[in-house]
Amino acid sequence: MNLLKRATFIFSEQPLSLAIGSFPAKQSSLPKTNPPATSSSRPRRTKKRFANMSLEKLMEKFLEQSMEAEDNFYRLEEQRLQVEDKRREEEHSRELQMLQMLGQIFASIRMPSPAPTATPQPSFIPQTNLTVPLARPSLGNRNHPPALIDFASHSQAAGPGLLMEEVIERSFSLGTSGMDNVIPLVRNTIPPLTSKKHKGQDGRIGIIGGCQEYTGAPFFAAISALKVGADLSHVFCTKDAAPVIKSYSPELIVHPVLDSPNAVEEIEKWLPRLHSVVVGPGLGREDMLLKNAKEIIERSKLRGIPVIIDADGLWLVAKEPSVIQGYQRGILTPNFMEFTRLYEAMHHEPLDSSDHKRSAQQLSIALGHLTLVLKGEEDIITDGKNILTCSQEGSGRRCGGQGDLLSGSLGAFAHWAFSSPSDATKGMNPSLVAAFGATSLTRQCNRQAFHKHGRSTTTSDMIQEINSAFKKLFES
Ligand SMILES: NC(=O)C1=CN([C@@H]2O[C@H](COP(=O)(O)OP(=O)(O)OC[C@H]3O[C@@H](n4cnc5c(N)ncnc54)[C@H](O)[C@@H]3O)[C@@H](O)[C@H]2O)[C@@H](O)CC1
Ligand SMILES: Nc1ncnc2c1ncn2[C@@H]1O[C@H](COP(=O)(O)OP(=O)(O)OP(=O)(O)O)[C@@H](O)[C@H]1O
Repeated sequence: MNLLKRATFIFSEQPLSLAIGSFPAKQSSLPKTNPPATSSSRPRRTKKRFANMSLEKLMEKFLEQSMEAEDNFYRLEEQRLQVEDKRREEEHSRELQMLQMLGQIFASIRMPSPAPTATPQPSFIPQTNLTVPLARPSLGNRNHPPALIDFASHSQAAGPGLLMEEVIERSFSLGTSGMDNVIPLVRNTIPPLTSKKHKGQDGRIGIIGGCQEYTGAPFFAAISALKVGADLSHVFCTKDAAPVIKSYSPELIVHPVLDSPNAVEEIEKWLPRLHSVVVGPGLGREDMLLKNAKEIIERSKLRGIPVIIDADGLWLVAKEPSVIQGYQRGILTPNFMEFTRLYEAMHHEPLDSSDHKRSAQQLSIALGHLTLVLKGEEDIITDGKNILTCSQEGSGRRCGGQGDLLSGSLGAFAHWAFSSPSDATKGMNPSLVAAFGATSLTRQCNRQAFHKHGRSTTTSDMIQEINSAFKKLFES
């Protein structure tokens, strides 16, 4: 707050005398003056100091200094936000731990306590190493791929505390009924709404996309992140898409920078303030836009920001898989066409579409155990080791933009999952939990919207359903 005040002071009260200790650069760029003897002599000196300057030069100087002050302001603001985020995240973890402890206390009151030996503790699925080798591992035989062997080797006997392996196996084999066991993990990651929060804490999400042809997709993604519960949604789009996207909603922050010559630097300035980025909705396939998107992905990776890639972002990944390969905070959300393209790019052979789960698992492994969400009649979510399926009932209506609702909301879920303590997800890969949350929500929105609008259902109708679908799935 102090930094903010100091910076505001610079803008509003002393634009031409930026003599604040923490901004040495500003001081050095000022014209040299003698130190003032008394305050009454100050106006005359100021006048003398700038007397020989033309108005144009004076303006130039002024602009130069205010830009510098602005840069410094943002730098300090970034530092402040980082400190604040860390503090809030710790607070959030403590709150979650308290809630879980309370849950356990209530459970032990309600349930007769079994003999100690019959109560296996929830086991943890080993997390994928952050530095996964990029070489394609051997995939084993068709009926028993290594990831399933790995899965089977961790299975234990049933107990009152649900084992992670059972959760996965159930949703793997029983579809909808098994989902009941993953939903509580999603719930554990959702930050509680409390009066202690400040704006931005529950998520600042960036969408990289939006060009002349596609303005709906980035809008759907950004507004979905917001409606799910993120506090701020930024869209980084091309110059001509910006006014259109802004006109859809005053709630979005829209940056017309994606096709500017210094797009990457412009967007990078915002990265420290973003909790996750969603790359691709309405991005288009122009080389220059793909190149900028690629660079943004690289820089987000350096900062450990969760990166969700959808739509045209997946076109980029099919051309240059290394851009995201092995990044454990990366999530890809392909539809079947996009999946086929990715699969064929990685495996150099046509996709065998008779076993989607196996193909999805193979692709995830080839991409360094990246989390994949293969959308379809049932959504297949895998990190190569584990497979979840989401078959929450939707509808037969497949209008454009539903995938954008999914990727935008996943931006928020991913931030929550990655900032939760590992016991919130019972050791499960946060990407899987986040993806499961987003796919269940999208399908539930589809179902509810279809109930009201039938064949006229559009993505805007689904977005209207986010609040009640969210409540039904995660808050009831
Ligand atoms: N209102 C908007 O601005 C929208 C823009 N969109 C954007 O449009 C761009 C191109 O996306 P597309 O998905 O069309 O591009 P793709 O080239 O990936 O898809 C090509 C075609 O594949 C078909 N397809 C999809 N799933 C299929 C399946 N399971 N089986 C067989 N065919 C299937 C679709 O009909 C689509 O026309 C992206 O940037 C995307 O974000 C879409 O998000 C839709 C809404
Ligand atoms: N056959 C289906 N039955 C039920 N739900 C489906 C079906 N196909 C897709 N979905 C759901 O619709 C959502 C969007 O998937 P879809 O395949 O439409 O994405 P997309 O083509 O990428 O969307 P977009 O039009 O935004 O580009 C996913 O959450 C998925 O669960």
